[in-house]
Amino acid sequence: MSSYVLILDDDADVATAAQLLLRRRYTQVATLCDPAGVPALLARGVPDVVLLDLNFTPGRINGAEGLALLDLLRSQVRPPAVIAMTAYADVPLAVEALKRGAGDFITKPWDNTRLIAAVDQALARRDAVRGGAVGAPELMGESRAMRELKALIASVAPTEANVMVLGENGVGKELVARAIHAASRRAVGTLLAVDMGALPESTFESELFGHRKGSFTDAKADRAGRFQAARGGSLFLDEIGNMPLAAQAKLLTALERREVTPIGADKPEAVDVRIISATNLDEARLFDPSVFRADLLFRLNTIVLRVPPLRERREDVPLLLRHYLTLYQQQYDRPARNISAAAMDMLVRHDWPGNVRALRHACERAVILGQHGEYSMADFGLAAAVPVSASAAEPVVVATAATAGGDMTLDAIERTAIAATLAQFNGNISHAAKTLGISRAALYRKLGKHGI
Ligand SMILES: Nc1ncnc2c1ncn2[C@@H]1O[C@H](COP(=O)(O)OP(=O)(O)OP(=O)(O)O)[C@@H](O)[C@H]1O
Repeated sequence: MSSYVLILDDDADVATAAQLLLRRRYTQVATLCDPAGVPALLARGVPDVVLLDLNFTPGRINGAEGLALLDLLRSQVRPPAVIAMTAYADVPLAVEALKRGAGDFITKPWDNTRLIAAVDQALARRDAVRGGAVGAPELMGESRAMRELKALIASVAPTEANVMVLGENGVGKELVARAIHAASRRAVGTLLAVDMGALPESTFESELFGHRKGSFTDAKADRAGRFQAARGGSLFLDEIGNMPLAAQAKLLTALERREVTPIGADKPEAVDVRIISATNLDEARLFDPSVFRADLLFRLNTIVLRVPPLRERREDVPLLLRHYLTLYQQQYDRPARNISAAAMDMLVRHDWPGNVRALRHACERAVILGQHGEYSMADFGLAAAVPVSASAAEPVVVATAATAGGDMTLDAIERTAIAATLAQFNGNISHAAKTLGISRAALYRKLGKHGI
């Protein structure tokens, strides 16, 4: 999947520094220093991620210019993910940006690892945020399981209870979290998502609780943590099952006391957030105290919502296929087509190891590659895929070594290695990413690219 990142900053040196850093990782990285050029740039194509300086005009720090640009970006038919940047560690301004639709914020001068992680996360979330229609993505499905899930969401959303969402990769856990927030009393506040699996242990505390200027070598300015930024709203702690035990202890203390102490601060700050967490760990692992602390679990799982895998609600497949085919037909300006009866039958019987995310990618592929009057099974690129549910998959090393000797392209070798690693871990993205030595976000991009 391509990744187009735009850096909007009036300081050309800052923009160039970010561009040099990011262009090694992303397909296209553009810079723009004059806000007047934004409409023309958007007319040529909307970026996937925009790094937006909030204090655009030199010497002006009220952020009004940056917020106006944010509104313009968010009003696009397929809006980009926006990461707000501020040089002033201005928490109210960052919070205002989050309320108006920015997905994240960073303070300047930034930490390179943190900047890359923020862009990676924005790209990984792009699908869920863009969803289908403009605005909030809809949790689709009319199967009994989905109707029950939606009824549960409607009844727990208005309460202040912490909710834990369980389910395999790609089932829609983040959409569930967004639906809970949207139907809660906190909907006017922000929903801030944090990928706990991707947070390096060394920066965990500063990311979540913030820090004071000078509290460690890289702390060049005060920084608000995620807890402070989500004040009055909800904090979505994704991939909670991948947190190291030491980090779990720190999170537990914050939740028990309902306050956090930024690194270097002498007193704690009260926090007012509702926690929605998610994990793809199966419940046996989650209840294993060597993996996850029981006391933290009990803080987080006041309410547990289970999102069933797609293979357990096959009746939703036609609806989801129609939805995503229509979406991509419009996006790529392709004619509307039906799915052949034979293909529909096979698609409904397919096990969808990557769940709705995989279905969505398969639809995008079919729209781009489909040549005939009707979509056929081949257009969805599933027949050739290595079934993730395959048991006793060969170790990755064998797969790559064996294929490297043949006449496969580098791309094909990469695809085989990824599919085999996923099979090895039963579709667990986090474990597969770790084994392959790439971030979860990078793995998602590669899954999209290879249509897995
Ligand atoms: N019920 C649904 N209706 C429409 N789209 C859906 C549904 N469930 C998931 N999707 C789409 O599938 C993709 C994956 O969804 P989401 O990110 O919410 O899954 P997840 O369970 O949080 O995944 P992961 O565990 O891998 O982070 C997104 O593009 C989302 O919009």
